[in-house]
Amino acid sequence: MYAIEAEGLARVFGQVEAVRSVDLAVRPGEVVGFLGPNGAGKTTTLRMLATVLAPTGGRARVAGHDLRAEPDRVRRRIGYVAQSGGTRPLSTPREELVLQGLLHRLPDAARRADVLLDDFGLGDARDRPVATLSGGRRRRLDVALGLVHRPEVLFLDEPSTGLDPGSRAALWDHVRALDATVFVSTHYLDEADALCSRVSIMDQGRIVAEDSPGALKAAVGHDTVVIGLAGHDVDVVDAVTDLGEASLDGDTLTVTCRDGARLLPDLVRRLGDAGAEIRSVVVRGATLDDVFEALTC
Ligand SMILES: Nc1ncnc2c1ncn2[C@@H]1O[C@H](COP(=O)(O)OP(=O)(O)OP(=O)(O)O)[C@@H](O)[C@H]1O
Repeated sequence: MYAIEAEGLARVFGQVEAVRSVDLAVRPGEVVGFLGPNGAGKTTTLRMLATVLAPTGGRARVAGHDLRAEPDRVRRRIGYVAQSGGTRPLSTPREELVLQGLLHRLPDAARRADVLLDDFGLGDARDRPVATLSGGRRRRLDVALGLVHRPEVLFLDEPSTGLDPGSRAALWDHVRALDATVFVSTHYLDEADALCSRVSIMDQGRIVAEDSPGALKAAVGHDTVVIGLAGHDVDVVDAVTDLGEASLDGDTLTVTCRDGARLLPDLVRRLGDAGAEIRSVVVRGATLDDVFEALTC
């Protein structure tokens, strides 16, 4: 059984087809990254899966229940952390967590709040107004709030946007340690690469690719060789042009080719024969940025 299963999920706003047709199959315990350019339809999809917004087409099951027929049952089993968070600036983290627990009718709301404050490194800020917390801590509180009722499936909408690298890493440590299925949208592709077992890429209301980061990068099928030159009074692009797609930017020659490591000796020899002096060479495989660029408009 899948934790999240969608077929042809769609949402229209007047004339705008925000989500045209989304198919998903996420297994329990997976951490799936949801990527796509601005306006691709990610937030709209997350809001539908989290029962915040009704679909106008298609079907989905989340945590074993049908989205349309049993939204209350879905709601009890999921957590949803929206882009903007949902805390009140003058209340304290502990008050927010206890209130959330009471809304979910937890018999141990106060105890649960204290456990989450400790788990998310918020113990020392438990009684301070939320408005005085750093952005990183506020976001960790948002995620903790989504977890109060121990959901099986957690939807996170851009949890790390705007955070500094240290705060992002701390937040992700918490996400990684969760015992839940996590479906998370992000614009940080390096983050998705490092942390997600699979990623779904959305563009113009549809999923355009879905696989492990490794498989998606392999499918792009090219490496990039970046060569630093010390001056270039010869036409270095011409010298290597049949080995790959070459471009020169200042003293940096970039060659996109199928197998950079294998091609390297040939590239170096050609450039030497053409009288160019090489200062540095870096060969890098495809990144998720390359995948993203290749697949989205
Ligand atoms: N309530 C609404 N009314 C009308 N159009 C909407 C509404 N919500 C979203 N849209 C439109 O639907 C499309 C998809 O928006 P959505 O917010 O889902 O994209 P996104 O992938 O989450 O973008 P971002 O990465 O910028 O958050 C956009 O064209 C947006 O303007």
